Amino acid sequence: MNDKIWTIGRILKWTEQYFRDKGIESPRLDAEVLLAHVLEKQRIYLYVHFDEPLQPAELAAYREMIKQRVLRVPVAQILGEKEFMGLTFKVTADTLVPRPDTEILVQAAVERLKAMKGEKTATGVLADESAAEEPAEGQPAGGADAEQEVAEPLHIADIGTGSGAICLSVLRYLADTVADTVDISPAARAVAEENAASLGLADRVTFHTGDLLQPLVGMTFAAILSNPPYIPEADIATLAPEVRLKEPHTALSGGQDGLDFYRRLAKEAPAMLVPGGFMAFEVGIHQAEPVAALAKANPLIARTEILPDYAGIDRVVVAWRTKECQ
Ligand SMILES: C[S@@+](CC[C@H](N)C(=O)[O-])C[C@H]1O[C@@H](n2cnc3c(N)ncnc32)[C@H](O)[C@@H]1O
Repeated sequence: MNDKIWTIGRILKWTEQYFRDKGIESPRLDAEVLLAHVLEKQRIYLYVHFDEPLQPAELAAYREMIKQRVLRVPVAQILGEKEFMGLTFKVTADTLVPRPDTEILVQAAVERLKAMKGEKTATGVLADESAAEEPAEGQPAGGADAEQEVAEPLHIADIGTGSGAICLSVLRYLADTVADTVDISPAARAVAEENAASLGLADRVTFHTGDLLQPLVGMTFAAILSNPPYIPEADIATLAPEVRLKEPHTALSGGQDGLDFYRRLAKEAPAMLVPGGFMAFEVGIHQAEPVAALAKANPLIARTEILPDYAGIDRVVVAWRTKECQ
């Protein structure tokens, strides 16, 4: 960058080309997102202020971000946050950046949990129940279904919680639900705890550090949710540098065939579901059928569902526990 005046339009053009030369996959978008963040504006602001010069402090901050981006630090890690399910989650190098595909798992879980409560789900559109009016003192919340809700909060678990994106979104969109989460990484747990606090959900979730279901032994849940590491070990070398080099390896590797965590969850989780409860897992490409088969191999599982993502790829496996106590 030379010392000519750097306007928004000029620096965006320069950065786009620089990122392209460095092999960044979405050069223009990344340039805009980072600059909008520095300026504390929406991206649309940039388009109607191309001639506005940047202040020296803004330019310095943007330069630092450009340097990080060409080192392949993901945009979300540079910004320190990622939007997921309409909520803002803190992310760091210790947490997987929540992906849009994972919203399928959250939506599936919320719809099924609502149905378990006997509530009607809207047409796929989730309402932010945390915004619901507080009930008057001594009155149940939410009308006819409320007494049941107040009496019996649904208890869910999120295994491999990372930033907490799955569990905290479910809690946010489903009132009167409580959760326990587990992650092997204490650093990820700390981030998830911060997110719970910033989303006003800290009193509804208990965080554990440990190995899969081990910290939860003795508890039962209406639903056990997980987006476990599922990349086959050999495929990790083929991932984009942003993922391969900058996201935690413990969040990625699912062992030789990618199915290690599903094997353990399919064996251990059903016994920790209430009768009629379900487990729901995000899966990688071509993993849905094998994961459903692993679930069905457990005699406590009555039936499974496979749900596609927006691209038509099978992305979520839901497995229902029998309704009878066994
Ligand atoms: C694919 S990431 C998912 C993170 C988050 N749930 C999401 O969807 O964005 C998998 C997470 O599982 C955690 N993990 C890996 N091995 C684990 C284990 N044995 N027990 C518990 N958590 C584990 C990782 O630290 C990571 O946070």
